[in-house]
Amino acid sequence: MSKVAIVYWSGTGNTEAMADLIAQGVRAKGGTAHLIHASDFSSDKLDEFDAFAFGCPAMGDEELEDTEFLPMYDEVEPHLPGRTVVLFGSYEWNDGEWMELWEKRAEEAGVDVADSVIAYDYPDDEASAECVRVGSLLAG
Ligand SMILES: Cc1cc2nc3c(=O)[nH]c(=O)nc-3n(C[C@H](O)[C@H](O)[C@H](O)COP(=O)(O)O)c2cc1C
Repeated sequence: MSKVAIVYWSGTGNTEAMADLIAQGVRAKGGTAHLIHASDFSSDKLDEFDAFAFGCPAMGDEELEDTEFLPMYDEVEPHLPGRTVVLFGSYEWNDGEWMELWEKRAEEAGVDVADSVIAYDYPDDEASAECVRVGSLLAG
């Protein structure tokens, strides 16, 4: 049975709603989903899990949230190559460019990003279904 860490930061709940939907997808496939706030995660916990979803909304100017999420992610990313990783998050002001930049950065660090999901504001039906789908993927 796959043990999946869903590590996220969310200011107003949109990315958190996505995290909950990904957890539903994991559980629907018989996996166990652990929802973990960004500030409670670090690379020493990686070996406890089989797969990972990292979630952060677009903040700053198409950037990751820099007080809690980014310090955690900067520390964890060098240990992610070879692991199953999905990225997700919500945006509102632009067109999702932050996720393109995040995926590029991850790939340049040698991370094989299995998939990514973005949601405009609170996840609508289509984005919700995508979240459940990637949850299933992570549990597989
Ligand atoms: C300080 C701040 C910076 C933001 N910067 C961007 C941005 O660069 N691009 C964008 O599309 N949305 C931006 N947004 C909008 C958020 O990404 C959007 O409201 C998102 O749904 C918040 O997700 P959350 O509820 O998980 O915090 C910003 C919001 C805040 C508060």
